Formats: sequence, C-alpha cells, structure tokens
Amino acid sequence: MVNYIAEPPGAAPAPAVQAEALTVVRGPRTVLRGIDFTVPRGQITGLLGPSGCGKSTLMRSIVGTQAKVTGTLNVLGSPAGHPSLRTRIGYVTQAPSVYGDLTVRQNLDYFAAILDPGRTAATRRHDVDRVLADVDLATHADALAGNLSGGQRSRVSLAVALLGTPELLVLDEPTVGLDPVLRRDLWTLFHDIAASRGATLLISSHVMDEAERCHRLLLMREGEVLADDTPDALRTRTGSDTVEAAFLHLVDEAVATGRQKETTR
Ligand SMILES: Nc1ncnc2c1ncn2[C@@H]1O[C@H](COP(=O)(O)OP(=O)(O)OP(=O)(O)O)[C@@H](O)[C@H]1O
Repeated sequence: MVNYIAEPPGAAPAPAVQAEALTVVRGPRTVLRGIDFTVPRGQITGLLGPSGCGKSTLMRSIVGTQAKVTGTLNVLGSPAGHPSLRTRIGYVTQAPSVYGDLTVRQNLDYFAAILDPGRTAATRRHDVDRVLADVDLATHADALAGNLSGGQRSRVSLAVALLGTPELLVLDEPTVGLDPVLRRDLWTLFHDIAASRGATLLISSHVMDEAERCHRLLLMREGEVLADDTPDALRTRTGSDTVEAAFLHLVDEAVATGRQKETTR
C-alpha cells in the first residue's frame, strides 16, 4: 500500500511529486529500493540512468499504473493513482500508442473526443491543429499512422498527451530515435510548455547531453537515486565539466562506498 501525506490547509503548494521510501517489487526483483526524491512544480526534471535502472518503473508509479508500490508517493497533492489525477497528468510511454489504421489527424481527433467529450467540433479541430504544429507533423496529418517512422509515431503519442493542458507531463524517453534537429525542437517545446503554462515535466533519457537541458536532475542507478539536484550543483559538487562526468564520478563513489561497507561487515 502506498502512503500519502495530506497538505495542511493554507500551506505553500507541495512539490509536483514527493516520494519517501518508495519501493517497487516486480516479479522476483526489488526494482526501486526505498528511494526519496522531489519533483518541483513548473520545471523540467530529467530522469537519467542506465538501461534497466528503474526509470520507467518510477514513472509508472507516479502515473498510477504500477503494482506493488510501497512507501509514500504524493502527486499534485493527491496519492499517486487517485482518479482525480487522470485529467491532470499526461503520460507518454516508450511504445507509441496510436492506431496504425487511422491517419494522424483521425488518431488525434479520436483521442480529443475521448479526453473531453464536451469539446465542440471547432475546438477539437483547433486543438488538433495546435498539437500537430507543436510536434511538427502538420504535413503528415493525413498519413496513416502505421506508415510513419518510429520517431514520427512517438511524436503522435506526444501530441495526444498535449491535447489537454496537463499540469504534469511524464515523458518516457520522448526523443529516442529522433534526429538532432527534431530533438532540439522538442526540447524547445518542453521549455515553452513549462514557461508558458507553468507545467511540470518529468522526462527520462539515457542521453547525458539532454541532462544539460533540464532545470533539475534525478540520477539513478540500480533502483537507487544517486543525486537529486541541478546540473550546475552536480558539476560543482563533483568538480566535473559535464553532467556525464558528474554521473560517472557519483557511480564510482557509490561503488567505493558499497565496497567499504562489504569490508567492514
Ligand atoms: N514486467 C516485469 N516483470 C519483472 N521485472 C521487470 C518487468 N519490467 C521490468 N522489469 C525489471 O525492472 C527493472 C527496471 O526496469 P525499467 O523498465 O523500469 O528500467 P529503465 O531504467 O526504464 O530501462 P530502459 O532505459 O531500458 O527503458 C529491470 O531490471 C527490468 O528487468
């Protein structure tokens, strides 16, 4: 059972996400090992770490789709998974979830109708055109989603999440397989969303140069959080020129501490 800390009345808004002793078991493995972290509101937090370290599991826990979650996990002031959070969070998984036998516009029109059945046809068209432009797919609006490249399909998934105006966007490796120009444009879009709407973005990646584009970073390794800080603070604390070097420094430190514990047992 996951716990929840209620906000006292009149208190300053809590972080978008607050986790204490968060633990997740998947099959025989403890994938997240009692981790603590916060995701501040209105900023871009990057979730970085090697393949298999638990990034997707952490994201699934936040959006409420992960079983066997224990500890405390507050999301936008409610317990993770609370039904009231459904319209307040946009979640884009690694595997694009769009219908291959519909065109890009038909996919977006369909999801717009489901997300907000009260939307008029004119508003729906306006919203669909807006998100098509956001993800740079206006010229492919009438292409079948099944005929798009992997990167283009990922962008349709992202467009679906942008149809609403979610307070928290959870994006699992949104730039995988994209060329450098598109990656740059998407990061510009992420910054626009944070700045213009005050939205919070949690974005996973294992490309360390993307870390430099985030306001804050959660660096993970083997189900644990190695650091929860700004890129500047991480570079300064470790005496490194890049976040990648800082990450490697922290990994070495964690390995050395682990060895020390082993030898003093
Ligand atoms: N359905 C599952 N059942 C059991 N274990 C799983 C399941 N899915 C993932 N795992 C394990 O949980 C661990 C964390 O997986 P997760 O997908 O969260 O990592 P990740 O950091 O997102 O990796 P990647 O960057 O490759 O997507 C991995 O060791 C993986 O083998």
